[in-house]
Amino acid sequence: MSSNKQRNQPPRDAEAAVRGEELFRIDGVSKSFRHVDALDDVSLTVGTGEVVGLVGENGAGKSTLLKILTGIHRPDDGQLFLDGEPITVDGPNDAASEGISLVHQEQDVIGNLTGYENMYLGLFDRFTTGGVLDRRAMREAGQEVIDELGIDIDLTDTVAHYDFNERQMLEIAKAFSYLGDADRPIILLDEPTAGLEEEGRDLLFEQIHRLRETASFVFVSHELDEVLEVCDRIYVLKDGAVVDEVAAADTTEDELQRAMVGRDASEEYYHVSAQRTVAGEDVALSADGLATDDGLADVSFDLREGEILGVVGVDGSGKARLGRILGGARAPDAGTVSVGGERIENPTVSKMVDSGVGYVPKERKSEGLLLYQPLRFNVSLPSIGLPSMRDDVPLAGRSLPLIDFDREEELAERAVERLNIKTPGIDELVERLSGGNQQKVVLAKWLMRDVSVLVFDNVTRGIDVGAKEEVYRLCRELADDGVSMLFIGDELPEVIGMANRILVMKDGSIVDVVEAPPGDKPTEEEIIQEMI
Ligand SMILES: Nc1ncnc2c1ncn2[C@@H]1O[C@H](COP(=O)(O)OP(=O)(O)OP(=O)(O)O)[C@@H](O)[C@H]1O
Repeated sequence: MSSNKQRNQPPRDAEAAVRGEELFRIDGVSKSFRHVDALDDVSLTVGTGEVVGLVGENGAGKSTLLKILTGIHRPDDGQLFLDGEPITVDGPNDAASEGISLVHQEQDVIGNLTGYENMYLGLFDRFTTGGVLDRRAMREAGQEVIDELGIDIDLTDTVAHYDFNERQMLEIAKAFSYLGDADRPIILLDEPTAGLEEEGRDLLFEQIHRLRETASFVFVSHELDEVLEVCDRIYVLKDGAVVDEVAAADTTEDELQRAMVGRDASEEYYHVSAQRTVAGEDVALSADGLATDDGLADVSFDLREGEILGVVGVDGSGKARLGRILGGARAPDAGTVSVGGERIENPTVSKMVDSGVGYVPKERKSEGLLLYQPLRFNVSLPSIGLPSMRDDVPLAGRSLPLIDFDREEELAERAVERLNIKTPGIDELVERLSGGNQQKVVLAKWLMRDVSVLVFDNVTRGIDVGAKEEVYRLCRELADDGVSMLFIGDELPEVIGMANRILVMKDGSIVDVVEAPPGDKPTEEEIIQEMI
C-alpha cells in the first residue's frame, strides 16, 4: 500500500479493480463547512454487487461523503455519476428514487411514532391515495421488509419502547424499505455495527452476503476486522482526502491502521502490562441486591479502588440497565448502591455525580451531550459546581458565585489536546463535530473532573483505532490513580483486554465472575459460553 497523499488518482493495482461493472462514481468531490475542509477532491467508484469499505480517523470525512451521496449535503465541487450518467441528488427521497439509501450512524428515529411509521417517515405519499393514508398497507409493507431481513421487532410498538439494538435494527430495515423496487440498490452503512449486539451484527453481515448479487454497499466502520471481512475494496480517507485504495484480500488491519493514522498499532493495544492488582484495595462502589421490575434480579458485586470491572452479556442480559442504575439515570426497584461506604438513597444523576460517579452512556446524543452547546460548555458541565470552577465576585457585600471562564477555557483546551479532539476550536457546537469526536467530548467531561468511579457503557463506540488506544492508556492511568471503572461492553476482546475481572450477565442476573489477570486472560470462547 502506498501512504502518500495522492489526489484524484488513488493508487490502483490489478487486485484493487472494481468488482462487477462500475455502477456509481464520485469525481473530485469537495465540501467545506465554515472553517473545516471536510472533503477535498475525493473520487471513488462502486461496482455492481460490490462492498466498498471506507475507513479513516474520526473527522476524516466519511459521514460527510455519505451525506453528499444521499443529498443531505450539497458538494461545493465535483460530480456524482450513476451508470455513467451525471446525477444530482437533492435529498434522501431523491436519493431513494435513484436506489441510494443510508443507514445513519446515529439513530434517526422519532420516539412517539411506531416502528413502521418511522420506517416510512418522509415516504408516506407512497401509501396515500386521495389524501388518505393507508396505515395497514404501510404496516404490512414494513412487516414484509423485516420478515425478509429476518429482523424480529414489533413494528406496531412506539419506538420509545425499543432498546438500542432494536432501534439500530429498525435503522437498517429503514434503509432497505426506502429502496422500494430499485433493481440495483446502493446501500450506505455508516458505522452500522457500532454498539450493535453480536446477533444483530451477524444478521447484518448475512444480509450483505445475501443481497450482494444485486445490491452494492458502502460500509463505514472503525472495526477494521469487520471491514476486512465484508468488503471487496477499501478506501482510506485522511483529512478529507483519499490516501489509499486497496483490495481487502491484499491488506491487513495493521496496514490499514498505518494508512489511517500514520503509525502502527501498539504491541500493547490494551496496555495489559500496566494492569494493576487490586486484591487488597478498598471497595469503591458496591451494589447489593439490585433489581428492577423488568427483570434485573439480585445483582450484587464490589468494585475495588483502581479496578476495571468488565460487564458482558447478550442483548437483554441486563448490562445496560445496570449501567443506567449506577449512573443514576434509572432508579432500581430494589437493592442499594454504596459509594465509598456511603449508601446512596434513591440514586439520581446528580447524587451519583456528587458522590464521585461519572457515567458515559451508550446513547451519547440523547444522554451524554448538549448538542447545541459549545464543546467548552459540554466539557466543563460536570465540573461547574466544583469550588475550583468558581469565580466568586463581591457584590453588595455578598459573594456572587460565577463560573470561572478562564478555568473553563483551560479545561476545554486540555481536553481537546489530551484526547486529540478534532475541532476548529473549543467554541464549536458539539453538533458539528464528527460522531467519534462527540464521543471523545462525552469522555472528556468526566476525565476533566475528579471522579472516583466511572461507569462506561461502550466507551469507545465510534472512536477510531488510534484514539481507542489512547483511551485505553488513559483508563490505565486513571486506574493507577485509584479511579475504578465499570467497563460495560459489546466488544469482547476490548473488555477482556481491559478488565481485571468480568461479570457475565444473563437474563438479568450475574451468572459468572471471570478473573482476567495479565498473562491469564480468558478467551472470547470461554466468555461466550457463559453468556448464552
Ligand atoms: N454540519 C457541519 N458543520 C460544521 N462542521 C462539520 C459539519 N459536519 C461535519 N463537519 C466537520 O467535518 C469534518 C468531517 O466530519 P465527518 O463527520 O464526515 O467525519 P467522519 O470521518 O465521519 O468521523 P467519525 O469517524 O468520527 O464519525 C469534521 O471536522 C467535522 O467536525
